[in-house]
Amino acid sequence: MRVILSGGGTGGHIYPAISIANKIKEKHPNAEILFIGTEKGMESDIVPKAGYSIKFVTVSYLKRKISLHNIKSAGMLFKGILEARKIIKDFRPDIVIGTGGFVCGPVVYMASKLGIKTIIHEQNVFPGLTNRILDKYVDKIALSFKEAEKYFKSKNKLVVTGNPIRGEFFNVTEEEAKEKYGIKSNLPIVLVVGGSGGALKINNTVVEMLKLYKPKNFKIILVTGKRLYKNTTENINKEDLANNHEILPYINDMPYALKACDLIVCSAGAITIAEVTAVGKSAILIPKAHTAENHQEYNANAMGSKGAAVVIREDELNGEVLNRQIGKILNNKDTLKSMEAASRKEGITDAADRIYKEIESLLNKH
Ligand SMILES: CC(=O)N[C@H]1[C@@H](OP(=O)(O)OP(=O)(O)OC[C@H]2O[C@@H](n3ccc(=O)[nH]c3=O)[C@H](O)[C@@H]2O)O[C@H](CO)[C@@H](O)[C@@H]1O
Repeated sequence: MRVILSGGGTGGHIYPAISIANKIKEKHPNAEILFIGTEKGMESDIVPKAGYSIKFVTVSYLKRKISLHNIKSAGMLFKGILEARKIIKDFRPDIVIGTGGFVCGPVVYMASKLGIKTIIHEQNVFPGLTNRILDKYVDKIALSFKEAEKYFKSKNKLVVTGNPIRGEFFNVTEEEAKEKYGIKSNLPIVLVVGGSGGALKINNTVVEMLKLYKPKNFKIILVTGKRLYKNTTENINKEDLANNHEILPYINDMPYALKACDLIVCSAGAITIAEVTAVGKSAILIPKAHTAENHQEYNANAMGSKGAAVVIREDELNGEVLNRQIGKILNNKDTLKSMEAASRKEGITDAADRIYKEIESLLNKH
């Protein structure tokens, strides 16, 4: 079995591609797998570390308005298409899988033109531009949220598979998680995380809340993101962190941290939501403002409308609002339980298997 995977730019597009590659390797240890990305994207670092080969093509992002930049980009896109064509022809894949980001545009498009089977995977409720363009060229479209169906035209190609996440999320128990985090008291734990890079607005709001209220009924673990750690900790002193509140730059063992908490306050990235629902935790979702086409708000609202999360927009967020919302959820066991149940109901725990099944059925189709 020969497979090309392409997706890039941010971790949100790359990690699902790696999970799919791992699943293929588990089922077919002899499978030949090649990634195609860009040299500038995070994939050039992450993919080799995950043990896979990667080749690069030229792409440039398109601005959403007509501009000189876009004329240049169109030229680079043409170059990228020719480069992708050469790599695909040399590698001769049985299937090409795209997981979003501009780079998978030329790769998946060219594969479909060469008559090779193609699948794209969309992580968000509101699909990215590249996947919306690829809609008509591909054989299958794997969705993470049912709510994404309405944004694709080729209804017969759609299948809801969920977002593949790390296996550890299913193997850790709450007891093991609390032990690892050294949590001995019965105080509820509120984990606060603004996605892989952290979120400035969330960090500043938690600092404001700790200073104003010095909460004693719950313990905060704030994960700032590496880039924002110094700035966040500079704004806070020891008294504000009384009651064992903690501030960390990054968490490498997210499955443990998530299992250990009673409530998560987080931005509305698709992978975070997949992880939160997979373990059935209640959430306060704060969609990051200024993400591409405001896609985090669509993710958050999908959870909010099902009672799995409370949604607070960044422009409505402050220390008082956050403190009140946390209290409202934690002080009412019924609210907490019903949010957890709604969250668990949305969780898809076998996403990689579901995607693999689609790959297999496409390959067996003549
Ligand atoms: C700013 C932005 O545009 N972000 C997008 C990016 O996600 P981005 O990578 O920002 O965020 P996600 O929330 O989707 O995923 C974050 C991942 O990082 C992990 N993590 C995070 C913090 C930490 O300390 N340790 C840790 O391991 C989480 O467990 C999770 O696996 O791609 C996603 C999928 O296309 C989109 O839905 C997001 O909107």
